[in-house]
Formats: sequence, structure tokens, C-alpha cells
Amino acid sequence: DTGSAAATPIDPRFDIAYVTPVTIGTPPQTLQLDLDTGSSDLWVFSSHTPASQVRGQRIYAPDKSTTSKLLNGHTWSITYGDGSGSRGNVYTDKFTIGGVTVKSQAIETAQQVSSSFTTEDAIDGLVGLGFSTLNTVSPNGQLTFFDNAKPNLDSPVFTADLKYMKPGTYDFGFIDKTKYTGEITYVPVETDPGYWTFTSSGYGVGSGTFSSSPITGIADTGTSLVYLPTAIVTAYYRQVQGATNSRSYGGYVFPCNSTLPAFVFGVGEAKFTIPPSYMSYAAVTDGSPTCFGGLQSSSGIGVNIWGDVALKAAFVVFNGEEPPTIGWANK
Ligand SMILES: Cc1c(C=O)c(-c2nnc3c4c(C[n+]5cc6c(C)n(C)c(C)c6c(Cl)n5)n(C)c(C)c4cnn23)c(C)n1C
Repeated sequence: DTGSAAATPIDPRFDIAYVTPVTIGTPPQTLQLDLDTGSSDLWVFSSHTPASQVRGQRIYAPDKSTTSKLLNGHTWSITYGDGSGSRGNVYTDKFTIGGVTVKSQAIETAQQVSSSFTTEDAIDGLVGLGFSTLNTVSPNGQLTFFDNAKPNLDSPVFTADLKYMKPGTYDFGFIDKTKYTGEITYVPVETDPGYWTFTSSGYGVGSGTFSSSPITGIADTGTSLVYLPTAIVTAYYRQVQGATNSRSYGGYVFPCNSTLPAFVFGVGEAKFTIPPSYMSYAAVTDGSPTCFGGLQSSSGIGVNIWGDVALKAAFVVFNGEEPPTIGWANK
């Protein structure tokens, strides 16, 4: 098997998150889901989600699928890094992304979603692509789509080619040589506790010197921004006129018309440049002259996170062989 599916930004103005069309059940029900390498639950808005919590999302109705089966007595409950969360019951059903089908995928149907999910009508749920050890289904943890699909994939990999303010792609089962330039640099992955954890070889601010120092963090397609140690973040914003660490906005902000340096990060011997345009994330509120930075401090999170702002500067291979590795290439 091989497959390919679009990853489309949910907002045309700035890359908050990306959604991918999937089909569930028989006849196929199409939903737009956020593929998230930072978690391992596949959950959807459903006919079990209270109407008061659904605002424009597409839903999965297991009762309308001839291939759905209730996973008796199983429940799930998840909380994400931004404090959002959801919980509910579990079915198995046919699940397809980009032509890759899993005949019996655990589909976690939401019985409750937090307000940030209700207000985001572009996201109908998430597909966790982290390691299955992170799955929250109880009493028996369930496998991710990738773990279920892997044995039938031509190659046990998936790749992320996210783009700045335009659709990119997720590929399953193959590495598309037309999507990157030069060589792919592979580094080891630490699978405990279940993220795609790897160690970057250092960073540089703009045209400044590159600081070779290991930065261990997770590659997380489900997180919008990059969260790194405070020392790196302050070194970056020291180069930005008028930048401050705002308590009220919860992070580094600066005048939107400030000149921003690029941010360079290393993987092995390779270097990746996040251009200034990616580093200005968004105006703090519509029309405000104050912009929120795409690089923020990870102190208080407990882990460094290479989110979409970094991932869209590269072509990334999530290699599910034993032992797993992660590959980065320029594009
Ligand atoms: C430790 C951590 C995170 C770890 O992951 C994190 C974060 N960063 N983006 C997201 C998430 C997203 C992506 N996402 C980000 C959004 C932002 C910044 N805004 C303003 C909106 C409306 C967003 C939506 Cl709808 N979606 N999604 C869908 C979920 C479930 C997320 C959970 N956490 N998250 C934050 C803000 N922090 C502090």
C-alpha cells in the first residue's frame, strides 16, 4: 500500500493547524481531521457529541455504517498541551486516508469536547500518529492508524510536507523524491513515553554564529509553534526591535512591522532555516499592530516542541522501522 493526502491550513491568514480528508465506515463518511504526531488517539465528533458542543463540524455516525462495531466497555479521555480535551466511547470501523485503508481501526467517538474544539469548526477530530503507547483507551489501549497500516505499507514510513499558508501533503508507505532536495538526514528517535523525540544539533539566529548544542524535543505536527529553552528564545528576540515577553498575551510579542531574523536549527550535520515570515505567527488580535512570535519558551511545558512553524521548513520522514528514526531534508 501507498497513499497521499492533502494537509490544508484551517485558516488562510496563518497556519494554526492543518486538516486532512479521511473516510470512515460503509458507506464512507468524510471528515476533516488534524493529523497529530504529538498524540496517539484517533477521535472524531460524532452522533454521540451533544448538539450544544457541535458547531459546524462534520460528524461520524456509527449507526449509519454497516461495518461499525461498538468496542464494549471501552472509553477514552485526553487532554492536550493547550488545555483542550475530549472524551467518549470507542467503535471499530473501516478507515481510509489517501487510499490507505485499515479494515478495523479504533475510532474514538466524542461524548464531550472542550470549548476550543466546539469553536473550531474546521477540525472534526484528530488522528494521533504518535506511538501507540500514548493511546488513552481503557481498559485496552488501541493501535494508531499508522501502526495498523504499517504491515501493509510498501515501506513502514509516513512523511510530512507541510507548507506555509498553502496545502502540503502527508504520504504513507513511500518517500517521494520530488518533495525534497539534497539528502535526508536520519537521527535516532526515543520512543519513551511515545512521542517522536529526537535531538537537534543546535541553532543559530539569523546570520549569527551557529551554536552546536543538543536540543532534545518532539516533532509535533499537531502543535502550531516552536517551543524551545528560554536561553535560545531570548537570544532570538534580542534581535527583534520592541520584542517583549508579554504576560498578558502569554508569550513573546513584537511590533508586526519589526524586522525578524531567520531561525536556523540543526539535525546532524544538516541545517534548516525557518524564514522570518514563519517566525511572525499572527497579530495577537485581528488588526492589532502587535504580533505573536512563532518561537516561544518551553519552560513550564516540560518538553521542547518542534511544531508546524519548524516542520513546514523541511520534508520530514517518520520512519516506523525497528528502531524508529526521523529524517529531515530541505525542500
Ligand atoms: C504545550 C502546548 C501545546 C502542545 O501541543 C500547545 C498547542 N499548540 N497548538 C495546539 C493544538 C492545536 C492546533 N491549534 C492551535 C491553535 C491556536 C494557537 N489557536 C489560536 C487556535 C484557534 C488553534 C487551533 Cl484551533 N488549533 N490543536 C488542534 C490542538 C488539539 C492543540 C493542542 N495543543 N496545542 C500549546 C499552545 N502549548 C502551550
